[in-house]
Amino acid sequence: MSRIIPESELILNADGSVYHLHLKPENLASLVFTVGDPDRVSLVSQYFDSIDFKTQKREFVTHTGRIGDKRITVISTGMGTDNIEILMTELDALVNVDLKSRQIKPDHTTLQIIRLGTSGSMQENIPVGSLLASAKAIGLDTLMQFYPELPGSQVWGKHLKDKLSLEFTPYQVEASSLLLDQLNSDFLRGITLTCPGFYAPQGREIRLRPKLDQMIERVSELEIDGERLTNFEMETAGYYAMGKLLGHEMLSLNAIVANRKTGEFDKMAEKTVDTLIHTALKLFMKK
Ligand SMILES: O=P(O)(O)O[C@H]1O[C@H](CO)[C@@H](O)[C@H]1O
Ligand SMILES: O=c1cc[nH]c(=O)[nH]1
Repeated sequence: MSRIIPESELILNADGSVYHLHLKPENLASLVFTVGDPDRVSLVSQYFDSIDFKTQKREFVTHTGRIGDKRITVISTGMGTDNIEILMTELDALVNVDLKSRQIKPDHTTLQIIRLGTSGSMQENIPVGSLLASAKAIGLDTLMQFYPELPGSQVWGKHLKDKLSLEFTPYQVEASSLLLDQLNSDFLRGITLTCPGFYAPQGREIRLRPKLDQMIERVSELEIDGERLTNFEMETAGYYAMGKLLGHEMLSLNAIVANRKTGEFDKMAEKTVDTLIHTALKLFMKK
């Protein structure tokens, strides 16, 4: 018999829903699109043929519905990998834990989870308005210091540790090849640097001077096996790592709204995000 998970570890609300997401198993589809901004949820679900469930708790807004005969869920996550840890753990519990007996189910269910997010390019030849799929992600946050070791190459993490003189080793994870292979040439492929913040952790200076001098130059020029890092954002490595450990198929798709080399911000950012949304829905709704 598997362990009974205590009430203080897997917390359920009075209606039986999971603590932060406020979802019950029947509210979730096995294909999930995620967005950072709660207001972006309806920008995705406007393309659904029907919506049969809506809820909100904190920054987690959920709509579940159908396009044709495919059931899909869209959820907002807020910003940062700490939110992604909560999201992934609770989504996984909805399908892989029997919430009544509080035991892990004997048969594993795999979710497909696709992030539709914004991002800043660190290469001049990836302009604002581009769509980019994160083939790999490197996490500069410390979330993975608290989970089992990730399988696979960690070469980027080791090089970044040296390059930036960090006191910890960033973690490295790949996207789901199953999902990546479904993309067409609308998407560039890249290696995403997931940062624990928007300003100094991405080399931005407003009033406080970042501790790491010339961060953008240092990370954008690093080259391993002919590949360079392509873009900054704040969640992808957390998604890929939690997905790898929990057994879900993960893909992060980015609308490039800033170019950190040229100093440009996309004047049409809302349109670029809408292009990302309908391009991704069209691809993943194909039979
Ligand atoms: O547009 P979203 O999905 O929120 O993604 C990006 O935008 C936010 C910062 O502005 C961070 O969450 C970053 O990852
Ligand atoms: O530069 C950017 C743009 C969007 N999101 C980020 O995290 N960074």
